Amino acid sequence: MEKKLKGVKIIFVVGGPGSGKGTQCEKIVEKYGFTHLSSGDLLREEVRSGSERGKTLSEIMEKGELVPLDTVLDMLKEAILAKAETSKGFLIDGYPREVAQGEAFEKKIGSPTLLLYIDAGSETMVERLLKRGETSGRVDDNEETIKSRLKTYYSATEPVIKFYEGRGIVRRINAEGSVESVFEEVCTHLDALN
Ligand SMILES: Nc1nc2c(ncn2[C@@H]2O[C@H](COP(=O)(O)OP(=O)(O)OP(=O)(O)O)[C@@H](O)[C@H]2O)c(=O)[nH]1
Ligand SMILES: O=c1ccn([C@@H]2O[C@H](COP(=O)(O)OP(=O)(O)O)[C@@H](O)[C@H]2O)c(=O)[nH]1
Ligand SMILES: [Mg+2]
Repeated sequence: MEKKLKGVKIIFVVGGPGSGKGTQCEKIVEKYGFTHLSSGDLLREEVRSGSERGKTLSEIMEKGELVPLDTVLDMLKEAILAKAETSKGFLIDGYPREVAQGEAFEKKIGSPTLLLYIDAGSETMVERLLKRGETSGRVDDNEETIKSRLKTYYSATEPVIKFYEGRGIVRRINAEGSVESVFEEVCTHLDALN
């Protein structure tokens, strides 16, 4: 794996629920041509497939909790392998959700080049998610699950940022503004990569 991914950038995109990770990743793909892999989307695909595993995952996601670490890692690994030889870089959106996920990823796949920390306050995130919930059809875009997702985020995911700060790869983005202004900030960090 390490060999196949030589020179390929791995960018973790971390932030709370509704902070705008998916929105920014779409724009990054458009401008930089990276491959976007959203851990949440991969899980939702599995749920849609109607498999037994999907049913179990769906229950966990509706509670706003984290699914077992190996499940997401296996899905990511498969998706990365499929494109390792043709991709310029991978945007890993919504991952790692906990320090252990980051450690497992590095052991099995590789080390991140950069971590984009999409930082919005909890009030902003709740507001955006409730708005998105009006049309998204996502089972977890409701008040109760949002509360639980935030709790999971602050307890399990925030430590991930601390963990990588020590390596000097964390770039904090103020995600309170408009999509365009947030993207400008994102670009300054991506442009500095080469
Ligand atoms: N004002 C404003 N709204 C935004 C911004 N980014 C995203 N939104 C809105 O906020 C909502 C959530 O954005 P997503 O990109 O889906 O957020 P996410 O971080 O991927 O959320 P999860 O999929 O729940 O992890 C969407 O309805 C967006 O339209 C932003 O920079 N500014
Ligand atoms: O590595 C992951 C990614 C996602 N999830 C689950 O998938 C849900 C939706 O994830 P997504 O990234 O789409 O949304 P977010 O929680 O950031 O709003 C989460 O609440 C978790 O239950 C998980 O358990 N592990
Ligand atoms: Mg998303």
